[in-house]
Amino acid sequence: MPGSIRQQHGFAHLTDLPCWQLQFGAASAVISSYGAQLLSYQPSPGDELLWLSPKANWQQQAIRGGIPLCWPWFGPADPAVIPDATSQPAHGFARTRHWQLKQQQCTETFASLTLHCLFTDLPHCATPTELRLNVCLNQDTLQITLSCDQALPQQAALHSYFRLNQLEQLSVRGLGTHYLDKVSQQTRKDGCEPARLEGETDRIYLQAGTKLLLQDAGQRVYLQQSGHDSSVLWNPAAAKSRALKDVADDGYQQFVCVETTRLDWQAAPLQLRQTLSRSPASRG
Ligand SMILES: O=P(O)(O)OC[C@H]1O[C@H](O)[C@H](O)[C@@H](O)[C@@H]1O
Repeated sequence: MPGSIRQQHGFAHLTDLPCWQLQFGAASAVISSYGAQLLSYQPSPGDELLWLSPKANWQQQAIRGGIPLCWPWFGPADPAVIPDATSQPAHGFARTRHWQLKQQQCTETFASLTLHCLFTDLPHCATPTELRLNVCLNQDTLQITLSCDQALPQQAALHSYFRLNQLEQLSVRGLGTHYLDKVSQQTRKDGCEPARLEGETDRIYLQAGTKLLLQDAGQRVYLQQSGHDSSVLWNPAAAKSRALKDVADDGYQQFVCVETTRLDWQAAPLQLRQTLSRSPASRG
């Protein structure tokens, strides 16, 4: 069998973090039980797609890097939907909870792991609600899927941090041109395709496609997404980076967030998916 799944104690400098390691042929991935957060995806040994802050911490806070899960809201809680919104944490609860194993499977063609978390304390829902995260690794791709079967008002994001070689050379294709600019008070803007970073960048792309391409010096990442109604492009630049205690002062040069987001508060089940790969041929 080309695939394996095993528990792993610690990852990078987070030596006490409980994790799972998936392997399929030359490809590997690591996911933390805390937050069900993917921390590493290497299609081949040493070829890391994701960024994890060397100053990332856990337990009292979300881990800075990898693919944090934002749920059941994105950003600050909306007082129109969430009772006591001002006292709620940014990006919801999913990224700071301990998740449990639900299912694991290795076949001739993939290695798949599902973690789940039961929420009994949602401020806007009295019914216990299960959230699941499936990671499926094969020879060429890694796919993550965040699901909730309940028709609950919910926002969600796969808040992926991608490792960059050269920030200035980054371009992102497939986002469309129409966006809300969070840096200038949610102004609607029309930008260019492909998108590039211009200092502090925090944009909600309202017509983001299903196939994106990130390119910077010497590397390409193909990103396929579904279940979304938008995508977020975020880089804090120098001043905001200095204000983030779990990012080094020049840390912003090392990553970009390209996020698969569902921001409409529709009361409908959730299935948000991102598939990552190095090569276009494997976009399934
Ligand atoms: O610092 P965090 O709570 O993890 O949020 C980090 C970032 O997440 C998203 O990309 C938002 O659009 C940004 O406005 C926010 O700053």
